Amino acid sequence: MEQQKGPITIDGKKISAEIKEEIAQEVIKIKATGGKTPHLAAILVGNDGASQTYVGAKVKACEQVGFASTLVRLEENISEADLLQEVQKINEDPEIDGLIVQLPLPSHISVQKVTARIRPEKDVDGFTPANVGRMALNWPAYISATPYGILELFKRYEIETSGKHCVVIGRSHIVGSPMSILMARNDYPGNCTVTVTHSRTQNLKEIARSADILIVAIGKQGFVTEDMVKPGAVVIDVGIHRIEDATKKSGFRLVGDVKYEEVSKKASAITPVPGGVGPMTIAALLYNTLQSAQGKIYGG
Ligand SMILES: NC(=O)C1=CN([C@@H]2O[C@H](COP(=O)(O)OP(=O)(O)OC[C@H]3O[C@@H](n4cnc5c(N)ncnc54)[C@H](OP(=O)(O)O)[C@@H]3O)[C@@H](O)[C@H]2O)C=CC1
Ligand SMILES: Nc1nc(=O)c2c([nH]1)NC[C@@H]1CN(c3ccc(C(=O)N[C@@H](CCC(=O)O)C(=O)O)cc3)C=[N+]21
Repeated sequence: MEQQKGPITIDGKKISAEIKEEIAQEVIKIKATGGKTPHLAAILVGNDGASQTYVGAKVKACEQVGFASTLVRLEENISEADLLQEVQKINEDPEIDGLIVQLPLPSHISVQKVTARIRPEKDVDGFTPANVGRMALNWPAYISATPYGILELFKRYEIETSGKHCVVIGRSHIVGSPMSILMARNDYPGNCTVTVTHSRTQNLKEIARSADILIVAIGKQGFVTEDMVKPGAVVIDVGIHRIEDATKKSGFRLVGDVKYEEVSKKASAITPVPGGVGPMTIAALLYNTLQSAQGKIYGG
């Protein structure tokens, strides 16, 4: 008799809880031996609802694992010079191991200038040129938290990547581009043949259909449909969108860039939204901060 088999749900929520538990155990050891308690600082500019939620989740996660945390909240209309000053202060504060500046920033501020100001040794988001370069060279580096979280999912679900065709949809600096570099590296998870696609790509559907591993970071709700996916593909959905839902207490629910209902029938493994990539981003950020406190990437 043929067995009914559904796809594997790649449970980012569960894996992130496991990683947080591992980090919490490590922090207990550090504290018992008089080591430095890891300390993450986050800068949040303005009052965007989603950004407040994410930063709040990061601060809460720090508490859960025993880290110290500092949240610097700044007015929407802060000048670029003043924001750079705030970054500089944290750069110079020996107590603080990791700094993230929540994106997006208001349009009068240059993300490039602000990113360039962050000390690479505290750049636990892995956004600075130094860390992107080191990552590309496969040197010790802080790897951008979302791609790093996805690599960890491949590892913990023992997903074979070597020799596979990996198609990345999206080429942003924070997700698509680093993801494509990582999947092509001579390492596990990696060793894929990678195709990077974007808004100018022709025949996207055909290219997506040839993917053994499809990583979607495009920022368009429900963009990837069943007819864009090869049977048995591994599908990673990075997108996250709030859509109105009167039946929810919050007034909204979360959906991804992939039409989960139909695509999950074809995939061999798939990440849900919520509960997939999002929680892994936070776990990866904590892990990077722990590494920083221990001087593991750049030395003590
Ligand atoms: N779960 C998590 O932890 C995180 C989730 N996200 C979510 O992931 C999504 C993507 O984020 P991010 O990478 O920052 O987004 P960006 O908007 O920076 O980048 C989107 C990319 O998708 C490409 N794109 C847009 N439209 C199309 C199209 N029709 N066909 C093919 N490619 C297209 C763009 O191409 P081009 O370069 O040509 O413009 C661009 O490269 C968002 O929903 C975001 O909220 C982001 C970060 C973390
Ligand atoms: N400097 C910077 N670093 C970032 O890492 C960064 C950023 N800016 N700007 C915005 C994006 C987005 N991002 C998410 C983090 C966690 C969830 C997450 O935990 N999501 C939960 C649900 C959370 C909820 O309920 O809203 C889930 O998918 O299950 C989602 C998205 C980090 N980003």
